[in-house]
Amino acid sequence: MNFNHGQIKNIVNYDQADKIRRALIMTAVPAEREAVLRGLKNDRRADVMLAGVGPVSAAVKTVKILSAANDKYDLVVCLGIGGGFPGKAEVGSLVAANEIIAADLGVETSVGFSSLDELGFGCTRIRVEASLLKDLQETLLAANLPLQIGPVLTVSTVTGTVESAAALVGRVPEAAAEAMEGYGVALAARELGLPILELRAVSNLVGPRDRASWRIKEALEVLEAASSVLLEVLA
Ligand SMILES: O=C(O)c1cccc(C(=O)CC[C@H]2O[C@@H](n3cnc4c(=O)[nH]cnc43)[C@H](O)[C@@H]2O)c1
Repeated sequence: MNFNHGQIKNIVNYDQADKIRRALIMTAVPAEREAVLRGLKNDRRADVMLAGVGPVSAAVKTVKILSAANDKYDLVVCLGIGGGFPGKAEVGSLVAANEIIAADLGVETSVGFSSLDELGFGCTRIRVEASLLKDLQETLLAANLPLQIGPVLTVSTVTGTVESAAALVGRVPEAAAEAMEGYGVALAARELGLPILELRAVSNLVGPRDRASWRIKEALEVLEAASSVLLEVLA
């Protein structure tokens, strides 16, 4: 048979250029998922799935979904509420990670904390593509939603004392926010070769536990607003 390889190549390129790009959005809890779905309206370029709370559940759920998705997704987004570090991200603001850091993955010694990286057992930091982050910032700003950019820490225990908050800042002085799923979702995305974003609407400040002061409703409204424009980064 006389195949024209040039033609076949062109058809493949055309298909790829024309392909609708899709995102997998992972949220920890149903209230976050519902806020994101309200923002997305019926945009079919994203699926919004539950990661569960914490990095282990998030990694397992995300890798399971991505493995079964047969290359359906072009981007993975970890979306939810989070704690803002005082002076870095105030309640009601939006934070996107430029680095997603497993901040409590390591060992405690008599002279302090050593991360897995320092021990030579792995990498606790996953960087976010700068161009993707820039697109996200421009998209949100155009919708009147200013964005703070900085490291977002993934912790297995919500910080609840001044001392624990100070210890985290000691490890990552530029830390902007903390939450509990980012590193798990990011690790899964990296395993499948997909870019990652983590975006947090700040519901509370990182520090002494005062659950009554959490502004969850307001943070979910910010999350909804951000979700209504988020998929423009797919373009
Ligand atoms: O009680 C509710 O109505 C409610 C509605 C939506 C979400 C929640 C959560 O508790 C979500 C837990 C989720 O939030 C992240 N998060 C928020 N603040 C912090 C923090 O200061 N430190 C760490 N994580 C935080 C976290 O990712 C949790 O999975 C409740």
